[in-house]
Formats: sequence, structure tokens, C-alpha cells
Amino acid sequence: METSDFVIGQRWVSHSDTGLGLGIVTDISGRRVTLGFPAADEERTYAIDNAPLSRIVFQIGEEIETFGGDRYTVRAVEDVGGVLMYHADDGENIHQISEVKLAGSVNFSAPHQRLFAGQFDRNGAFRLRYATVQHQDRLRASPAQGLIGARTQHLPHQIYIAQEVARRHAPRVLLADEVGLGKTIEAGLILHYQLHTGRAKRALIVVPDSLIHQWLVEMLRRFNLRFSIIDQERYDALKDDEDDIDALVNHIFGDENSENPFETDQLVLCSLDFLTRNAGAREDALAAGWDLMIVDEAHHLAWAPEAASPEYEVVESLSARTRGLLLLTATPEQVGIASHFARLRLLDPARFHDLETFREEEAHYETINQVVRRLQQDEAISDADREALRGWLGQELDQLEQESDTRQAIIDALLDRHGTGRILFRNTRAAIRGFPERQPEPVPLPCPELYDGLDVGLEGLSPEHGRAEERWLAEDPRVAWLEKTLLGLRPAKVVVICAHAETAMALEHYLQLRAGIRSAAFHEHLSLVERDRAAAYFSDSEQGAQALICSEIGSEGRNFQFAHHLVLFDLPANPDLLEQRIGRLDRIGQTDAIRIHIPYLEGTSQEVQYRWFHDGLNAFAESCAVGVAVQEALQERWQQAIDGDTGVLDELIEASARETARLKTMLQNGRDALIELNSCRRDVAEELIGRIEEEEASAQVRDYMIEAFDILGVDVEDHGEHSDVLKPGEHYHAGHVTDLPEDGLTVTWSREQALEREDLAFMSWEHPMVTGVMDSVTSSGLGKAALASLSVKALPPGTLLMEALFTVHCPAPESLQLTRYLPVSPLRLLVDVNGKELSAALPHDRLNELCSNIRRRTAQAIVPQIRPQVETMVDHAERLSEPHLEPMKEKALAGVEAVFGPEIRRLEALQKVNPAIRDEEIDYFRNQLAAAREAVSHASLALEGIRVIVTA
Ligand SMILES: Nc1ncnc2c1ncn2[C@@H]1O[C@H](COP(=O)(O)OP(=O)(O)OP(=O)(O)O)[C@@H](O)[C@H]1O
Repeated sequence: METSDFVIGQRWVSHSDTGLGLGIVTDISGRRVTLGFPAADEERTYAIDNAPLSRIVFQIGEEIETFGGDRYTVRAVEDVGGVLMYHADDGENIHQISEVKLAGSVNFSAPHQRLFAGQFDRNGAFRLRYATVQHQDRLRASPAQGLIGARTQHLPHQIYIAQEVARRHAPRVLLADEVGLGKTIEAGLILHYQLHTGRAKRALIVVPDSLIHQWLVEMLRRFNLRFSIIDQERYDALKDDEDDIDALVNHIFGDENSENPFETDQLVLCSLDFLTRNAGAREDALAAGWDLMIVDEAHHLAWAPEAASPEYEVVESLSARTRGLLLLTATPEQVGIASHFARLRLLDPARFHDLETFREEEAHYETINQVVRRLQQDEAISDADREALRGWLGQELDQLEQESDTRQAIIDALLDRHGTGRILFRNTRAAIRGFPERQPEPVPLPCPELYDGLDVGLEGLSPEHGRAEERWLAEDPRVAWLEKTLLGLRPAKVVVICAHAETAMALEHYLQLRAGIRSAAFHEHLSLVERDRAAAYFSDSEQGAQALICSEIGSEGRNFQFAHHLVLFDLPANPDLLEQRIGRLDRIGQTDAIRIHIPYLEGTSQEVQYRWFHDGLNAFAESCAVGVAVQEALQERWQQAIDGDTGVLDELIEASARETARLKTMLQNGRDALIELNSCRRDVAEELIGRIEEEEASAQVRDYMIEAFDILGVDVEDHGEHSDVLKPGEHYHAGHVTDLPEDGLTVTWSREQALEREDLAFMSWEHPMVTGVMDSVTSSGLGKAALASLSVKALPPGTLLMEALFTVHCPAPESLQLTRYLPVSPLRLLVDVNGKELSAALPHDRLNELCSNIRRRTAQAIVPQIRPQVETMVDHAERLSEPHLEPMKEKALAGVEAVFGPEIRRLEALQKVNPAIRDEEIDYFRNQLAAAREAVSHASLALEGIRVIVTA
């Protein structure tokens, strides 16, 4: 190195100690040079002849940072008396920045710059970088993307809904599967997909109080999504915190509106009740802004043309400001068709503006459905049918008739284009099959004197309500029967449900204290923590409670499928509430027949209700979706019977049975059948499940992570089949591997095992630790530059080769998230100093086998000597890469067109016949396509990594 190389003010790095950062020449005297290293607050003096220093020159297009923290992009470099002046741009203007002003810490982005600055890694880090880019590219293009990471069984009806809805821009749908078929899981899959692919960032889940914890746990254990609960206490605490410090800061900086507890996290869970009661919280939730909102048990959102409920109004205001909306309810018509319509109106106010029109449309589906059925069953299509089809499909019919599977093509088109199919999904037990039997066991009991005069009407359904506790506990025969039954069933777990919290509390006290039966109460007067404690106590298989005594509201939506006995201590008036009750046990995961014990008091409205449910609706043994409609149709007679006019009972039951059968057939033929067909297209679901399983079956994720752990200092201990224990090792890089507890983490790589063993973390390509490692490898400098040695007879010692990895860079606003549509495989080149391209002769994997590491000290000595050759090879690689750009751009463009083109055409065609398609949805895709085309036209190849190979 020449003395003249050094000038005061120049920036150099020490490649023997890269941790010092970017040094600045402060003194040159005799044969010695002194540098200050501001980042390390050190000064060092070197002999000029053998100083381990490399001159740092930022290249055009690279980012520089000043010691004030400002960032610029280099546009030109000028040498002013040996000190560099960067002409750099801050996005608006060009500034002149002397290298003297550069920050003391430095992270070079160009791989060769890193190499020259001594910021190079071992061979394995380059391998990891290469593998990361390739996996990311493959995964982005995979149809399984976004659906791999959930700890769930692959159930076709859920996977179908997830892929159908999740890919939409700002999905707005009603998930209305029957009770216990997994709507929470469907919503979770959609949310996970949207977050994973960057379609959504902020999500709000609104649920009844009693389900807060269950949602929190389900989102975390099944999807690794960590939600923050905002309840009154936390809300007040966050507001209080803000009052002290932030308010002052906000005041000083004039930001009066930033004290919003809903903005403290991206994923927030809160209760509908809390938002309804607290106007301030509601305002804050509204102001915070969300990409996706999920509302569970949406049947609580009652609405009538003359007045909406406060709950409805809360969700309405939030939904108007939130792009995506998922409403969940198993019983969409629980409070009548008007509320059902109103929920659809929340999803799409433009489309569902008039209740009467909606009623008429509903009637029209039956005709469509009959034609669909005939098409499905390969029956002959009459001229009238053809006429009808032409009416619905117009000229497209001719086109569809050219398809190889004409009937299916017509069915698909009809399903797509008509009715609520696109925004309403409903799967039924009948369609899914495989659910265990429900066995009703009625227990008639004599009505005690105590209830004289209270035994009819709605009051008669729960006559104990409001009576002196001591008395009814002693005299109501249901109590003694319950005690005896629980003792007889011991140790089997039993869920007991009654209408009122007070009844539940009294029963629980009685059973616990007087009968010595381990039990817990579960109702709306308990705090959330108490409720969760009760549920946990009940679910504990060894030490837990035998009986859980629940009130109606308390138990809604809860998972108790590990129990096989249900006691209906009383019966609800509404058939949907009965279905909700049975649904606590009749859920996915229930393994045995469910025994439904129904004690009722003879000669009271309880008996009427029992007989009506059992003989009129058959609602105990089978899920009855039409119960509410039957009740509405026969309201008067039902009320008469409940009020004690037993003369009408037989007639009511007969009429109810007839009406149930009629409505079931109508639904079968009409709207529901269409919705059902649209809610799960098995072939599509099964193909996708096949792809997901293929992705999972390959051992690639484990191989990849084991290599990553090796480089990132995580120790891996074998823990039996499919399972390992991960622990921070000696050289643990906490920055790259997040969330690894100090005492380790036991993981499984198998979905089956993950489903059985909830204590193991399920590692998939979409586990946050895996995505975190991949993101951190690509966004950091790890493996960008590496040095390796190679020993092959064919090449003389001292020969240099360079393996270069290029990726396509598209300058596009982050918000467009274009990378997910631009899966372009990275380009690999292998060059020698003469510019010969050898990648075919020595593929990456082969090179990995042949290469070995060079000791760091030796490498540091070699780098300055080979710098000119490396620069030449970088030039060669860049020149050789140029011809690849156009074909890569074409491929990217084809990829983008393949994603958006058909989607836009499909939506455009659909919109002509189905007003459920919003303009905004199509515009979103059109804008994405235009932006993607624009971005691709400016795409360039960027050197992502180099491995310099020295033959030995
Ligand atoms: N794919 C799946 N893999 C594993 N477990 C599942 C799956 N789908 C659902 N479950 C389990 O089945 C039960 C019912 O699911 P979930 O709570 O999502 O149903 P739901 O339709 O929301 O019920 P409800 O109508 O009562 O609100 C839960 O315990 C859930 O964890």
C-alpha cells in the first residue's frame, strides 16, 4: 500500500477487526497512519506498509448514511484531493456529502464491497443465502402459500373456503357453517393467509366476552398469531400511561390524537360488549383503522327496518371503515330473516339495500337450483331449461357449451354468478358427514307444588328463576335427578346447560357443597379469568371437575367436545339456541356418540317444548336449520301450546313436522343447496390439500433450518421421530433467530405430531421462526460474500472462480406488495477471471460438496491480494447477467398476467350478472396489474451474493 493512498478525512475499514466500523484517517506521520473509529470509540495506529485496511468507496445506487442518521442514495462520486464527495439523493434533492460526514457504523450492501471490507462469511452462510432465495421464490409461487403453517387437520370444507376467500382483495364474507364445523379455524386460515402474504397488516377480532380467551388461545396455538386483548382494564391502563408521558410529548409535538390504545398493536382482540358500552373505546377502535375485522357470533347483531341494535351499530360503523370483514355465525337466521339480510348489508351495503328485493331474490334461487341439480345428475336438459340458462348466462352459454365438461362449466358459472354464493358460505353436517350420533334421553319428572301457577308460558321453561334458592333446590325433582345422574355417570365429564346464570350458580353450589360432586360454574357474571379457570378445571382429565354448569350465554361458542354427556337442565324457547347448546359437544373432534339428557317437568311448558323439539323438529337427534322458520310460521299455535292449551299440541307437532319436512326439502332444492354447493368444491379442495401435503412431505424445511441453525448458533438435539430440541448455542445470533427461549424449545416437523402434541411447536415454512430466519438472511448481509477453497485436479492451484447470485429487483411501493406476484428464480453464474461461464459444468450442489472453508486469518490475507481479479470477475458476471434480464422480465410479466388477467376477466364477467362484485374489487386488481407492469418494466438484476473460490 502506497503512502500516497492515505489522505486525512478518508474512510477505511479494518478487515482484521470489522467490528470497529468505518474508520477515518486522522493523522499520517512517517510510515504510520492513525485512524479514529467513532462507532467503537477507538483510535488505532498502523504501519502503513502492512495496515490491514481497505478503502471504502460507495458505488452509484448504494445507500449511505451520515453520522446524523440521514440516508441518501449515491448518484455520483467525485474525488476531491483524495477525499470523496458523494452526490447523493434523499428522494427529493441531490446533496453533496463528503465522506468525512459518513456514519461510523457501516454495512455494505454490494457483496464485493463486503468482501473487500473483510465482512465476509464462511462457505455455509453463502449456501444458506442461496437456499433462502430459492425457497422464498418457490414458496411464493406455490398454491399452498399461506395455508401451510396452521396446526389444523386439512378438512376440505375449511381449506376450500380459506383459499376461495383468502385470496380476495379485502374479503367480505359471512361464514355460516353449522355449529362446531370450524368457523374459527376458517377465519384463522383466512387471516393467516392475508397476513402472511402482506394483504393485511392490522386485524381486529370482536367476540362475545366469554370467547375472548378461547380466540386468543386458538389464534396462538393454531396459527402462531399473537393477539393483544383490549378490555376495560387494559384500555384504562394504556390511557393512563399516555396521560403521563405521551400526552406531554404529544402536546409538545402537536399530535393530540395519537393516544389510541388500539394502535399499540397490529392484532387486537376485544369484546363486542366492551365496544358497545364504552363510547371512547369505540371511537378509538374506529380511528385506529383495520385491514380485516372478524366478528364472531354475529347473530347477536340484531336489526329491524325501524331500529338497529346498539351492537349492530357498533359493527356497522367499524365495518364501514374496514376493508375486509368476516362475520361468523352458525345460526344466521336466529333472530329472523331481517337480521340475516342486515348482516349481508354490513358486508355489502350497495348490493343489499332493500329487504323486499332480497326476499324476492331468495325465492328465485329455487328455479336455478333445480336446473343445477339436473345438470349434476346428468339428466336431460329440457328446452325450457335451456331457455332459462340463456336468460341467466346470456351469450356465455355458447362458450361454455364448447368446454370439454360442459355440464360442470355451466354449473360453475351459475354458482359463481348468482345469489349470495360469493359472500355466504355454509357447510352442513349432512354434507360433511362422519359426525357421531346424537342420542336424546328424555327424563319426565313430576312437577312440584312449588311451581303451581308458574308452569306454563315462557316462565314455565325455567320456573326456578326468581324463586327462593333453598326451596327449589330442595323440591325441584330435576335437582335430585341431576345429582343422582352425575354420580351414576362418574367419572364421565358432563356439560350441564341452563338458561340463567343464577340457576347455574345455585346448582353448582349445591352439587359441590352438598353432593360432593366436583363441579364448576360457567356464566356471564364471572370475570374472563374466572371463566377460563373454570373451563380449564373442567377440561383437566385427571384432577378436573366432573361437571361444568353453564348458563346459556356463558357457554356459547365454547369447545367441550371432549365430553360426551350433555344435560339440558331446561329448554330454550328458540331452536337455534338449542342447536348452540348441543353444538358445544357436537363439534369437530367429538369421538363418541353424544348422549343428551333432557329432564323435564310433566304437564308444564317444558314438556310441550320437549315434545315440540323432539317430535315436531327432530332437533335433538339432528341439527335443524329450519327450526326458527318453523317457529315463525306456527308462532301462534306454538305460543298457545306453551301457554298451556294442550289441545293444540298434537296439531302443532304434526304441523311442525310437516313444515320442517317442507322447508328442509325447499332448502335442499333452493338457496341452501346452492350455497352448500358453492361452499365446498371438493375437487378444488382436494387438489389443494394434495399440494399442501406435497410441500409438507418433503423434508426440505427441516434440512434448511438445520443448516441455518448450524450457522446461526442454535444447538439441535434429537428428540425422537420428527422432533428436536432447539437451544441457543455458544455462537447464537439472537438477531436472526427470534423467540428462542433461553432454556430451549421443543419442536416437531410433522403436522400429525403437532396435532397430537400441543406442547411442541409446529415448524413449517410458515412458522414465524422460519419466516423470520429467511427474512433476516435476505435482508442482512449474511452470506453475501464468502470465500472458499476448492481442490480439483482439473484446475491448477491458485485459479480463481466466482459464484454469483443475482435476483430481480423491481422498484415498487411497499404497499403494493409486488414481490408476492413476481416469483422469478434467482440467476446463478459461475465465472473465472477470463469471463468464462462455468455454471453448467459445476452446479451449485456439486460445488457445495467440493468446497471447503478457508481459515479466517488466511482469508484476510488473501482478500487484498485478489481484489483486482475479484473486481474483474464481478464485471464479467454483471456483463454475462445482462442478457438474462429480458427473459426474466418476460417471465415475471407472464406470471403477473397469469395471476391478474383471469381474475380481472372473471370479475368483469361476473359483475355483469352478479351485483355482489364491487367495482373497488376489480379496480384493486387492475391497479395491481398496472403497477406490476410498470415495476417490471424498470426491473434490474442485483448482485445478491458472491462466493469467491480459490483452488488449492
Ligand atoms: N381443521 C381442524 N383441525 C383441528 N381441529 C379443528 C379443525 N377445525 C375445527 N377444529 C376444532 O373443532 C372445534 C370447533 O371449531 P370452531 O370453534 O372453529 O367451530 P365453530 O364453527 O366456530 O363453532 P361455533 O359455531 O360453536 O362457534 C374446535 O375445538 C376446533 O379447534
